[in-house]
Amino acid sequence: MFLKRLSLVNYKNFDSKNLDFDPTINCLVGKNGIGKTNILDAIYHLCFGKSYFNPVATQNIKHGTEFFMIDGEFEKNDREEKIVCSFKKGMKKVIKRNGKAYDKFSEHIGFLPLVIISPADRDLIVEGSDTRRKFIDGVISQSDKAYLQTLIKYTKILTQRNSLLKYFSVNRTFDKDALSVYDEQLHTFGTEIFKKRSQFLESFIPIFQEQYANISKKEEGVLLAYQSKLLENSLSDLLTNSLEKDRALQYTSVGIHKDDLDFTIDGYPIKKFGSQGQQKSFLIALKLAQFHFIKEQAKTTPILLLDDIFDKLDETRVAQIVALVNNDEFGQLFISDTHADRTEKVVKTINQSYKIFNL
Ligand SMILES: Nc1ncnc2c1ncn2[C@@H]1O[C@H](COP(=O)(O)OP(=O)(O)OP(=O)(O)O)[C@@H](O)[C@H]1O
Repeated sequence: MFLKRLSLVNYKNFDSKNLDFDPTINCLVGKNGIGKTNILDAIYHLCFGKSYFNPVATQNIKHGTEFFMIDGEFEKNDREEKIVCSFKKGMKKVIKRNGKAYDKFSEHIGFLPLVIISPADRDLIVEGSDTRRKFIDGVISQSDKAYLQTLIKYTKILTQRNSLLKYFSVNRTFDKDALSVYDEQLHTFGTEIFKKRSQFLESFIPIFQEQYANISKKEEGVLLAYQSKLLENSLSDLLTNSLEKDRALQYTSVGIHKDDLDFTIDGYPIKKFGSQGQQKSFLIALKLAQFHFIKEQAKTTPILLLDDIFDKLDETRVAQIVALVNNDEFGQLFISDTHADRTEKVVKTINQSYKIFNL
């Protein structure tokens, strides 16, 4: 699968831009702030229906204009797929595949698998658990449509349960039966999600370990582990046991919406004890593992976006990625960099076709 053509109208800093891509390697070069990352983000937008960097749709519209449009022509399984994503202030965002608008964006997720490696991935280490849950959910959803639907249902019931807890508190009332209707549904959907996350991590963790060992030739022991209260108790028991606490807090304090991933190095949290280089290697291993997992599950090679790769990676890691490209492990690759010479030098060593775009 690859992206042949991209057209932008009023997307971030571009008023109008048309690009014809190489099926293998595309390098976007130019000075800081020229819009290299914005082009990668537009490609991400076509595959996921939202920006990777700024989820506020109105802020993706070029300043002083009223709408944006991203138009991409992909080739998948020898068929042309035209995806158009448009958004006008005050309206709903629309995604069309070959002229037909999706009712639900979730139906589009996974159709065009894509993985991005960017400096913003650091959030996975430094930010709260929701960032890591989104990562797991994102990887599973790209190859399991039912998972995303269950997650949507769980989130809906959770919101309703929280509203009910708030209502009880404001009106100084309580109705155990009304709450138990939600508890049952949370248990059903939550247990399904927990099982899929557990299964996913069972196969994902060894891939991650292998990627980390490839990138960093060091001996350090990095670990990725699933953290969930459902590992010890059923969700219905957890909900029953935390009833008083939830009533006091006016929200649901237990469930798969509290799951997390532990990132450790030699037994200590990587956030506090990992060097910058170790943290970078960890994140790249995580993203390359995502790439391999999706490739295996979806039976399609994802598009890979490498944002600011050379600033982020040292020579060994760049060499490692280049070796992978030569091994035909990758499909289409997009690389952004500020230095045209540096990029050209690297891609010339690869025996693959490439195109350089000077922005
Ligand atoms: N909604 C918007 N309207 C107009 N310009 C925008 C909008 N959103 C972002 N920009 C502009 O886009 C530019 C950033 O583009 P981008 O992040 O793609 O740069 P880059 O080429 O990747 O830079 P760097 O090399 O520093 O990473 C900034 O100048 C920013 O002001």
